Amino acid sequence: MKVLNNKEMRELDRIAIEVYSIPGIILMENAGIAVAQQAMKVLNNKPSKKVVILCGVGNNGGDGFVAARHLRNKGIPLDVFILGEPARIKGDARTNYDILLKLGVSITYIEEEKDVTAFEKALVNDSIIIDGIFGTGLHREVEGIIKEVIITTNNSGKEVIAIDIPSGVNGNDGKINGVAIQAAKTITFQLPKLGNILYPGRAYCGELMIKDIGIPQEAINSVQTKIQLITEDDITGILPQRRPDTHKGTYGKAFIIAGSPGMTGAAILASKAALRCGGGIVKVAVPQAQMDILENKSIEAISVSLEDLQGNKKEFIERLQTEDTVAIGPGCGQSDAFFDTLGTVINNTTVPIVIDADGLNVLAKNLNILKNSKAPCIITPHPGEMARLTGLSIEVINKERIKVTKDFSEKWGVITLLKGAATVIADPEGNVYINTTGNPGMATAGSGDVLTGMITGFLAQGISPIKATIIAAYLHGKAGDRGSVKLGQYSLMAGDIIKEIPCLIKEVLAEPLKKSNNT
Ligand SMILES: NC(=O)C1=CN([C@@H]2O[C@H](COP(=O)(O)OP(=O)(O)OC[C@H]3O[C@@H](n4cnc5c(N)ncnc54)[C@H](OP(=O)(O)O)[C@@H]3O)[C@@H](O)[C@H]2O)[C@@H](O)CC1
Ligand SMILES: Nc1ncnc2c1ncn2[C@@H]1O[C@H](COP(=O)(O)OP(=O)(O)O)[C@@H](O)[C@H]1O
Ligand SMILES: [K+]
Repeated sequence: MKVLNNKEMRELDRIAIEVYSIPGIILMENAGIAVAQQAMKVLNNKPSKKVVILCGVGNNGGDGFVAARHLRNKGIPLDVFILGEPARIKGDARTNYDILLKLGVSITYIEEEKDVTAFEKALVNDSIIIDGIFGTGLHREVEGIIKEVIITTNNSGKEVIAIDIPSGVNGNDGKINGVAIQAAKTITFQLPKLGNILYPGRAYCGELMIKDIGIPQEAINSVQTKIQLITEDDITGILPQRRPDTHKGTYGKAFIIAGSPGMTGAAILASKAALRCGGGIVKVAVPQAQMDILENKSIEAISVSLEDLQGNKKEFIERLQTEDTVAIGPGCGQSDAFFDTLGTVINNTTVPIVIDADGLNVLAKNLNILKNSKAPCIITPHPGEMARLTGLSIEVINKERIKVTKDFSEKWGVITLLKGAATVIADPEGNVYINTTGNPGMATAGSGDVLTGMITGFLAQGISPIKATIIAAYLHGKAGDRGSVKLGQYSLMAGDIIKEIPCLIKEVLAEPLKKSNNT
């Protein structure tokens, strides 16, 4: 699903209105109805009901006026507060404002301190607040009386439903323009905006709901953006059903170079995840001393001595050429010998390579070795590893996650998966995919090794590098979400993520069948 910035969203509205002749007031009506319906759902759980609606003077406020009218028609008591000069309310918002005036709806204009007090007084027991102050039109710092109203709202403890995006969150990047509404729910229209998806904005949205307001698919298709949100629909159909006349060779050979003394777990987790994702044969190169423990803990994987490979380069290269994918890095340490091993892999592989963890730490010593690669490369850094690769600070990386990921992929011709809340994936052509599954329970040692194994397992089966990365990121996060529901975010461990993979894959495979049975 496309994710838009403010300008692209305005362009989408324009195309719907000008090219497809859908009157803007219809879109506003649909938007306002969606908000009113959600408010009714929330109010159903409350014994006494009242809605307080904050409206700015732009179209976000216009959606608020429509919601007010529909809630009033349902007999819900409401107070509408307007922030900004009413003379500036124009167009469709003006039409809806005028209707409220004719209906005699109680409207208070917040201009000075005493009006903020009136707003506070309106917040009686069980009232909820609808936030229609600013949407995609926010374009500077929020100050003065509006800032005060936002702070008062956040301090009130009332449940807030934000229209389109919480006021104060910048739709372009999720940054906060001084202060922002903390919503419990946000109803965004037609497509998510970047500010709904990227942190910190995403945290201000609460539960995000994306509502169709009647913009035709043709209009959506014509908006040019290279940024997509990964949704369940994108995942469905990537994994083929297994045909009966197949064997383990059909599902590919994965070669994982992982582990070192004290870090055998990385190799175990990665190999198990690759097998759980359906890889046919998984071989793991670990130091000789780690082979026993690997075989004990991951009995289905085949172990190979890393020293043997390092000692016989010819055999190592021959082996690389028989594999369907190679992953390198988890728990490998950062020795010179290992840097050499990475070079051998990059120089002699034509099948997809996944480079993670220490693979990235040693790659940072000389990124130019990537230029020798004849294989598609996927790198999976967390922000610390990305800092080592780029020389940028972690702070800059986290502020500019999309730009940093996209720039790196374009410069080095690799697929980059930048880990963390809202994982960003970019390919060398400039396409960007954002994953929002996952939770802070996954910030636990080894969870990245599981992701590497998952990508590798899918690659072994011949799934394209970008699709394998996307589906692995989505399912890894979802497995972490399921695991966290069962065990809690505090207690989730990397191995628990692997336990959730089988059911998720079953569900993903069942989805296309369900769809075809319904048609
Ligand atoms: N177009 C459509 O068809 C549809 C659009 N829809 C809805 O419209 C929303 C976008 O509407 P919009 O473009 O009117 O902008 P909006 O967010 O209401 O704000 C603009 C106002 O805020 C003001 N302002 C901005 N920043 C400020 C600040 N920091 N501090 C103070 N003031 C500030 C700015 O004033 P200015 O800065 O220009 O003086 C202007 O008055 C979108 O999110 C969706 O909800 C839906 O109905 C579906 C159909
Ligand atoms: N707050 C979070 N929200 C979503 N996912 C997270 C969060 N914290 C961590 N993760 C995910 O957990 C994984 C952690 O990987 P990594 O830092 O490489 O761990 P390790 O090196 O210990 O294996 C990544 O896939 C990351 O996106
Ligand atoms: K809003």
